Parts: sequence; structure tokens; C-alpha cells
Amino acid sequence: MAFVTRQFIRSLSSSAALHAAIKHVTIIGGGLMGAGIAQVAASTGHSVVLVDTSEDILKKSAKGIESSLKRVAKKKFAEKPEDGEAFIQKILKNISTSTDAASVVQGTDLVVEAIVENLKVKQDLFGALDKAAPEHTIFASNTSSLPIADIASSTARLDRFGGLHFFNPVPMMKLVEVIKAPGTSQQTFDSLLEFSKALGKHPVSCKDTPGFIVNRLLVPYMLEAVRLHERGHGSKEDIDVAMKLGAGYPMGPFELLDYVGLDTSKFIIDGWHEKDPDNPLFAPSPLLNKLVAEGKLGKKTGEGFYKHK
Ligand SMILES: CC(=O)CC(=O)SCCNC(=O)CCNC(=O)[C@H](O)C(C)(C)COP(=O)(O)OP(=O)(O)OC[C@H]1O[C@@H](n2cnc3c(N)ncnc32)[C@H](O)[C@@H]1OP(=O)(O)O
Ligand SMILES: NC(=O)C1=CN([C@@H]2O[C@H](COP(=O)(O)OP(=O)(O)OC[C@H]3O[C@@H](n4cnc5c(N)ncnc54)[C@H](O)[C@@H]3O)[C@@H](O)[C@H]2O)C=CC1
Repeated sequence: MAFVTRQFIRSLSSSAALHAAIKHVTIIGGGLMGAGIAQVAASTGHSVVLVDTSEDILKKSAKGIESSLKRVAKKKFAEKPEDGEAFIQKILKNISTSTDAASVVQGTDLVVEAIVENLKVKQDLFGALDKAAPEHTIFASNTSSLPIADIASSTARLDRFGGLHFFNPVPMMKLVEVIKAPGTSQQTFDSLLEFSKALGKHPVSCKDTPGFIVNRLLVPYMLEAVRLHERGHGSKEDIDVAMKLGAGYPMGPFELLDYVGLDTSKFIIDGWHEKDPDNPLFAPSPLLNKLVAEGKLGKKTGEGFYKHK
């Protein structure tokens, strides 16, 4: 009986240790995704450092987090709006910012990378962080389309490297894809699952295959919509209405492309096309390429397929 009790206490304390292990999180990249991940981590009691390349970008990220929290508070404290401000300030206190990733990872349990969708840039970042971060620190990438194993190959911690793929807008979307690359240890994978649950998200387990689950289905669908429009078979407005009213999607494919970012969408499709040039689902789109070349990247720049306020 005493043995059983000791075992039970040990198993409780080891699962508590697993939770306690991820308390301090460093998010690299304060754009659409990084700011959302920082907000959710801070809202669930984690201590967060958000890193980007300039103070100006970080100011914009902080403003975005605050206005998203205002939307949350407006709902949560509809009856007592005066409590909403205290709620927002308490969460914002959990977030600090930095432009020097190497110096802030020294005290972190988990690094979540959400920078530009470019393999070389991600590898350079993780290669540098690997030298600066403590042994126990887990590295995770929020990549939409790149193999986790390729990103991890710039480090010497393949066992403590996995994928944490969030969805936009992070505060609203419940799913996190947790990716176990060939080198990811079971302990790391379990910690990432636990962390996702601690954020109030629903994790699903994914293999390290292109696009994991959601993007392997969603990205070809969005590009098919662009090709259908390029062939003159439907206006973007009609295609969007058709998919919303005919398939029950909350956004049409063109609205969603603008929401995701046309640059990010192009990075994804170009990367897959390079690896599998004969797959028609991964064929580049002249219209998408033209908009990106014009700097029309979607909602984040004020114009993409549509104009945004
Ligand atoms: C590319 C990748 O690697 C992976 C990806 O992320 S792919 C993209 C995945 N995302 C999607 O598919 C998003 C599809 N769209 C949607 O689910 C919905 O349109 C949406 C949740 C974004 C917005 O919902 P909506 O009903 O169209 O608009 P809206 O009324 O403004 O918002 C609905 C609620 O969400 C809240 N909300 C929306 N965005 C928010 C944000 N960033 N922060 C906080 N709250 C937010 C609003 O406050 C609102 O709350 P109430 O209804 O309680 O008032
Ligand atoms: N946009 C989306 O809907 C989704 C994107 N993703 C993935 O998340 C990642 C980020 O995407 P977004 O947030 O949309 O991009 P974004 O363009 O909005 O933000 C990227 C941020 O990273 C910063 N950055 C670039 N290089 C950096 C570096 N070396 N160090 C620190 N900061 C750096 C940029 O200044 C920018 O603020 C990409 O890998 C993307 O594929 C994943 C899920 C959804």
C-alpha cells in the first residue's frame, strides 16, 4: 500500500514537474502568429518574452495584443466593464519584449519560433539559439509547411525539438497540431501536448509530413480557388460567397488567403512546388505571384485580393 502511495505521489509529482517545466516561454517573431501565441500564453499564466527584429515592430505587436485582449474582455466582462481593464493589465504584465533572442533564451523553458516561412532563416535562428539556451529548453517551430526535421538539423538538440502549429487568429482557433519529428523524444512530445492543453487548446498529433494535416488540405483548396478564378470560371466574390453559403466555411478562400497573408501562402506553395514540381495541386499561381510582387500581402498590408480598412 505504502509502495502504491509512493508510486502514486511520484507519478503526480512527475506530471506536475512536466507542467512546471514549461512556465517561461520565448516567442520569436511578433507578427500575426507570434503576437497571438504570446497573448494566449500570457493569458494562461505563462511568463512570456516576445522577440522581434525592431522596437517598432514590437510596439505594433503589443498594440495588436492589447486590442485583441479588449475584444476578449468586452465579452468576458460585459456586465462589469470596469473589471475588464484590470484583466487586460494583469495579462500584459506577463509579457516583456526584446530584440535580442540569444540573451533572453537563457532563462526559458520553451522557444516557439514564428518568423518568416524560410528554411535558411529559421535554421540560422535556431543554430544561434542552440548555443545560448539551457540544456532543458525545448525548441518548437510554428512553421506552416517546412519539415521540422530540416529546421531542427541546425541544432544539436533533435530530441528536444518539435512542431507546435497554431492557427490564425490564435486567440480564437482551438486547434494546435503537435508534430513529432523522427528525432523528437517522447518526453518532448508529451511536454508539447501538455503545454497546448495548458493554453486551453485542443492538440492533435501529427507526423512530420508536408503541411501536417490542416494545411495539406487547406492550402491546395485555396490555390484551386485562385486557379478557378484565373481561368475566368468565377469572380472572387462569387467563389467566396459560394464556399461560405454552400460549404459552411466561415470565410471564403480569397478572404482566408488575405487573412493568412499572401506572402506566407506563396512561401508555402513555392516550397512544395520545388520539392514536387509535377503535382498540379502545388503549381504556382501567376495572380498570387503578381499581388505579392506588388506588396499586396493581404489584411496585414491593407490590400491583397481585397482592400481592407
Ligand atoms: C496558414 C496556416 O499555417 C494555418 C492557418 O492558420 S490557416 C487559417 C485558419 N483560420 C481560419 O480558417 C479562420 C476562418 N475564420 C473564422 O474562423 C472566423 O471568420 C473568425 C474567427 C476569424 C472571425 O469570426 P467572424 O464571426 O467572421 O468575425 P467576428 O464577428 O469579427 O469575430 C467573431 C468572434 O471572434 C472574436 N475575435 C475574432 N478575432 C479575434 C482576435 N484576433 N482576438 C480576439 N477575439 C477575436 C470576436 O471578438 C468575435 O467575438 P463575439 O462573436 O463573441 O463577439
Ligand atoms: N499567417 C498564418 O495564418 C499562419 C502562419 N504560420 C507560420 O507562422 C510563421 C509566422 O507567420 P506570420 O506570423 O503570419 O508572419 P508575419 O510576417 O506576420 O510575422 C513574422 C515576424 O517575424 C519577424 N522576424 C523575421 N525574421 C526574424 C528573426 N530572425 N528574428 C526575430 N523576428 C523575425 C518579422 O519581423 C515579423 O514581425 C511562418 O512560419 C508561417 O508559415 C502558421 C500558422 C498560420
